[in-house]
Amino acid sequence: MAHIDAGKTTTTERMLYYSGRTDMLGEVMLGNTVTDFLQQERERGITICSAAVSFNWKEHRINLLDTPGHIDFTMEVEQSLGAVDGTVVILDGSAGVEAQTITVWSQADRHQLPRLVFVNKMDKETADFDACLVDLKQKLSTVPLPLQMPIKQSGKLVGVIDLLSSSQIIWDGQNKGRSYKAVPIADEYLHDTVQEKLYELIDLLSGLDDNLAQAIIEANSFENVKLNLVLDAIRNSTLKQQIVPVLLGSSYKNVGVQLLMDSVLNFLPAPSERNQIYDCFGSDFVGKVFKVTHDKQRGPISMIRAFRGTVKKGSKFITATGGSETVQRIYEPLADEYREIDAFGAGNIGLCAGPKATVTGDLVVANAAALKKALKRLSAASNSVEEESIDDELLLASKLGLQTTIPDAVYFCSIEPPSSGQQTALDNALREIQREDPSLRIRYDEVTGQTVLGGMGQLHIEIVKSRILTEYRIDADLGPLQIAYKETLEEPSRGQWTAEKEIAGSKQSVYMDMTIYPNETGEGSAERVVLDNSAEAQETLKLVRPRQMAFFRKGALGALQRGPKLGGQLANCTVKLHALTIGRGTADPFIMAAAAQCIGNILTNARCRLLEPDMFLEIVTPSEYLSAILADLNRRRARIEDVAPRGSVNKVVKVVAPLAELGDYSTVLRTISSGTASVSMEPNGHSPMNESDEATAMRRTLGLE
Ligand SMILES: Nc1nc2c(ncn2[C@@H]2O[C@H](COP(=O)(O)OP(=O)(O)OP(=O)(O)O)[C@@H](O)[C@H]2O)c(=O)[nH]1
Repeated sequence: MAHIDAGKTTTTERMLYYSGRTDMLGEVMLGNTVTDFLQQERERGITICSAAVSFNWKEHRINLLDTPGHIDFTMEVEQSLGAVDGTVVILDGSAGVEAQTITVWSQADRHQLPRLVFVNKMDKETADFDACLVDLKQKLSTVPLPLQMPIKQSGKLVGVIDLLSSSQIIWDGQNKGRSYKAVPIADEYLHDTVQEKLYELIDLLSGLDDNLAQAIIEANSFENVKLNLVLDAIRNSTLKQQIVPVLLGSSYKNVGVQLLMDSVLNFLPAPSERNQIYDCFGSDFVGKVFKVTHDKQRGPISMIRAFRGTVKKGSKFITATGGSETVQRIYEPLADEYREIDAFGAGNIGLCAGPKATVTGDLVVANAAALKKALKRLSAASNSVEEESIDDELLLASKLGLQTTIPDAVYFCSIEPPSSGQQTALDNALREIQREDPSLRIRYDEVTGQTVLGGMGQLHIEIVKSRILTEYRIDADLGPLQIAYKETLEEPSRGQWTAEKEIAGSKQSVYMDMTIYPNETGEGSAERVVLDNSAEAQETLKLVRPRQMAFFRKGALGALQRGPKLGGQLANCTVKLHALTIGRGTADPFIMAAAAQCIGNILTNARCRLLEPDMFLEIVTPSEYLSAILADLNRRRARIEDVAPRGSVNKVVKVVAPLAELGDYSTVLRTISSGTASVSMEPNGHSPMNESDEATAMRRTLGLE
């Protein structure tokens, strides 16, 4: 993982090539890499979807997920992190720790993932390894453990000095970096410098690892400490996330990648060293769907990381959403190439064709009995009694802390097919893309009659449009991109509605009475309809058939998708139904329409308020720019949460600011801080607006400003 363009795809491509998995070296610039296989990725030179590849290296199997760097695709990164055991964070050696590096770093923190850092692009003239180490310390509060130093000849990177073996590793420029050799360090001054750095490294490790400390005491010097003790200390401290080993190179110039692969084996955990939370499954299969893709020939493909047990071709498993699923075929991961295998097991990744209803984020388990057994073991471990009624799978996911939160959309726009005849095809395409990417929201707006897409940013929505064009051959039209405001009520509002009509000679009539309440707690979702349980209300409500009530709910929930101010989703409120009388022979859709009209009518007369999407920002800046940055943030209606020192020269500002005010923020921050500050952003829910901000937002959205 990394900031955009740091070199993840280029590095992955080298790993595949050096491991012998591919016999051609692809380049991002030529649009022929293995992992950027979507047409949009190849055209734009960016990664949009995580891609899975696996290859063998020195008698080990490495499963690698190449993740996107752009903030609009954070959800992809999040899903991948739930499926891996360790991560390699790639830095651009000339840029150091950048905005999105900070975001992915905190995502990896949340998943408690051990990590390595690879400082890439060290061939660039402006690359500075030491400055990157300082950045890692100061911007990420981490303990970097440099294992290498760059070797440059006439300004060109030719190799690295490996501190642990105190040797120079030089790459042969001839065969795309396939061969390299270790050469002793002849220069005495350089030799001394390397020794000094090695002792610093051992000293740092000895403070973290008792075995190493003991060996140093016994040897009474750093000099005679055995290399395997140092390697063990690095591994143990990395697994405990006390340190981060740092390597360097230039993937593009084919320097350093093999040593990075060695370090993955040496220092990142094996599957058996993590995922103990799945022990409750014993040897039964449990895995996680970290991605769903649609292949034209093979249909939906679920990419699954197995944590325990094995899945065989032709076997079944169960999921949270789809009940039992059959695995018809299994493929090995190599991006969009499919190689069939018979089974895959714990630690590995398999691409399964057959499952129809799995969605990204699903936990999949061998069968219901295995799930029950696991729950029992978990309950026994925590001495708790579980409620029978709760969905087993959800309960398990919550116990294992595995629920995925799908971020709220922050932007939306309408999408229309070029002709009404293509509406169904467009709906199908959107449904398929949404299964792959749960952060894409799709809804139908009853009032405008349009399909509305919600997403994480402009790029996100543009990519969806171009995928619909290239993969489904539909040239859809997008409306203007707008901020996804939500709406809420300021006080309860009650209303009654009578609808009567004669349709095809049959009289339809409905009467209803309801109140919409704001949720005082600020929690709960808009999708809530409750029945008044007073005796008086129950008089009429008990006569309503469940099917009719279902149609009523559907109408009510649909109407709550569209607030009266800007058509934003109604949030934090509950509908309470006091009375519902339905005339004999009234059709169900008539009840649904009446419910929507009643809610629409109540909302038009209610006091509503806009809620705007906020972003959480973490800004790391040298102290001298702090006051200018704070002044600028104030102009953006930002709420400063914390300002704290990081290292001796930097400050970290944590702040929540409205998305509407952040359009140009990264550029302005660069200008204010002469390019030295960095910012990471992530969505941070919605918050109420005051009257004047709301009026401005409405004028802007309605195009009056
Ligand atoms: N000079 C130099 N350029 C590099 C190096 N590695 C990658 N690049 C170039 O940097 C650009 C981005 O590389 P990618 O591999 O696509 O980076 P990425 O991190 O996968 O990008 P996203 O997935 O889109 O975030 C491409 O033009 C690469 O050719 C390197 O070591 N040195």
